[in-house]
Amino acid sequence: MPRRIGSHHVDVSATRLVLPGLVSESWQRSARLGLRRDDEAAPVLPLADLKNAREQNPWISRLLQPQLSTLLPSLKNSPSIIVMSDAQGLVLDTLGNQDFLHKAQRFALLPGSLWGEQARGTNAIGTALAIGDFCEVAGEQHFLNHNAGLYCAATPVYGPDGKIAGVLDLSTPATHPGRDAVMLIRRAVANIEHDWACNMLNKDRWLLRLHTEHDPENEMIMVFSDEVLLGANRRAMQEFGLSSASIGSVAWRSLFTHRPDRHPAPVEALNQRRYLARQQTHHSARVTVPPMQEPVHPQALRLLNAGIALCITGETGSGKEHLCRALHQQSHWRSGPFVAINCAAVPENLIESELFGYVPGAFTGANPKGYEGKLREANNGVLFLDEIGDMPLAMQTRLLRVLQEKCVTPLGGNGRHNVNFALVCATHRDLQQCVEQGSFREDLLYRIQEFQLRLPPLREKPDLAAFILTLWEQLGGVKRQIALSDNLLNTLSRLPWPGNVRQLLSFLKVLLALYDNGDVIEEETLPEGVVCPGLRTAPALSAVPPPPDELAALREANGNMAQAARQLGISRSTLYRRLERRSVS
Ligand SMILES: Nc1ncnc2c1ncn2[C@@H]1O[C@H](COP(=O)(O)OP(=O)(O)OP(=O)(O)O)[C@@H](O)[C@H]1O
Repeated sequence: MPRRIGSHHVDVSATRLVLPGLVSESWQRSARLGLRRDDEAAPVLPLADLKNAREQNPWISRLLQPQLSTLLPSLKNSPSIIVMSDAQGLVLDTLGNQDFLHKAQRFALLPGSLWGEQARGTNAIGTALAIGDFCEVAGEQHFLNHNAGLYCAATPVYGPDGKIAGVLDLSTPATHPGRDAVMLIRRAVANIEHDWACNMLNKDRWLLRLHTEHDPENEMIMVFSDEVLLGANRRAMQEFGLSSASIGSVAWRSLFTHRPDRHPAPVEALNQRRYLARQQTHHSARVTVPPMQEPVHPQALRLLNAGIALCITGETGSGKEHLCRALHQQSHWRSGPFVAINCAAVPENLIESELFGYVPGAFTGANPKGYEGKLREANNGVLFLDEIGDMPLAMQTRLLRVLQEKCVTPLGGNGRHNVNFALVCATHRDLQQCVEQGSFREDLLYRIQEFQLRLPPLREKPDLAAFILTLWEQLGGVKRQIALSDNLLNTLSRLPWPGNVRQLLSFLKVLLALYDNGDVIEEETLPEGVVCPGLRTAPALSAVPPPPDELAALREANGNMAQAARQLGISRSTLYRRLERRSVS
């Protein structure tokens, strides 16, 4: 018997389900599409079509990438994966560990599978696409019985043209619905839409950035070419009742009483609401909007996917480990662990047990339960051996054997454990030179350096200014509307940065802590104590006098402490303390 839910007719006689309105409407559509609940359909596209679809959707890698640092930790400890699809519901990529999913579901959620409503009836991806909004489908609410083991929550991603570009979905087993992570997905989508609109800026366009007084977190972005609206994020479209039809036809004069200027100020909009708004041009954008984030080194990614050993060289702080972690996250190995060990940091007598593990009772002081070791821990994932050039020769021999035989024998044991991992090594040394000096095995060098990748130091980076802006954005500077002036940016991109990204990051973090939201940071007004070689700071510019010389003052006062202290403008006890410190140093 058909049963009325809300205003919709749904045949639930077979399931006795009470379906929310949106889901029940989707069931009606699924039935009209000719699907049956016991259909086993699981359409998958050929690899070539998947490759094409990925190329047509570059936003996935460019705009999702900056969100991963927030999304991935939430997946780590829960049985969940993130699924990215295009606007037709074709799964382009997944993130997270699929192992928790039932085998059939694991297969069904793989890249290349189709999840539009036409293909699978009611499901979060397909239904979010059909209704153009967030959608959650749990267990038996799925139209096809064979998807009933899943809980899925999906949000469509809108491009700045007001059209749906794809979907971000969170899937978990129906028994562990991932409701806690849903907010993260929605926030990631809002960030993607925000960044996408910002990235439309060029020298012929200007941006309007605005937010309500009470909600600075949810910035609205509109992009104009002279008078006409060229794009907006969804938040702005919703607030001003715009749609894809408004793009190219609406003028800013039909939305606001006047064009805001560069500094944030209240504006009256024609929708009778007030906002804090500012305009941003291509010129001022240099100080606030970072360029799109480049996808991680595509060549290295292909090699890692193919199981080829990479060796990353570069000065300290140049980002060798950072790159390796990013490669792991994007590679086929991402469902496995990322295990890092710094060969220079582990004492020589411990490195063997640390890498190869040991059986219970292998040596005095060992953990009575034994230890698996880093090589086995990295099974099915990526092993990152940092400072490989510092590995003792005896360990090099053992490591070479493991790499050749793909099995590990723990200390004190006879058992052999098969291992399969992708190997990435890093070093700041010239390994060829180490071979010539006899401190590194030549045969190991060939094995670990099937492909060599050199990370340039910051001073050699041709686009350092753009990189600084990217970091600034990642650190939250753009969100807080703190701008680096053109002058400062130019100076920073010419400094030598001997500590590379590590040093640059610390420097930017100091600025972020010292400045208020909305500030423009000028080189000339950098506070005293902001230390960076080659950078002038306020005291240097204003010729602050050198620190007082207590000894000279004492000499001048013929050893009279009170007189010397008076001359220096300090108390006698301070003078005693300073003299004491000088004698110590
Ligand atoms: N491209 C990048 N984007 C953002 N942060 C980065 C980037 N590259 C490096 N970092 C950050 O800079 C710091 C130093 O990077 P990392 O530890 O990877 O350098 P390294 O070359 O491995 O250094 P070392 O040789 O001293 O071990 C880390 O905090 C890292 O997160």
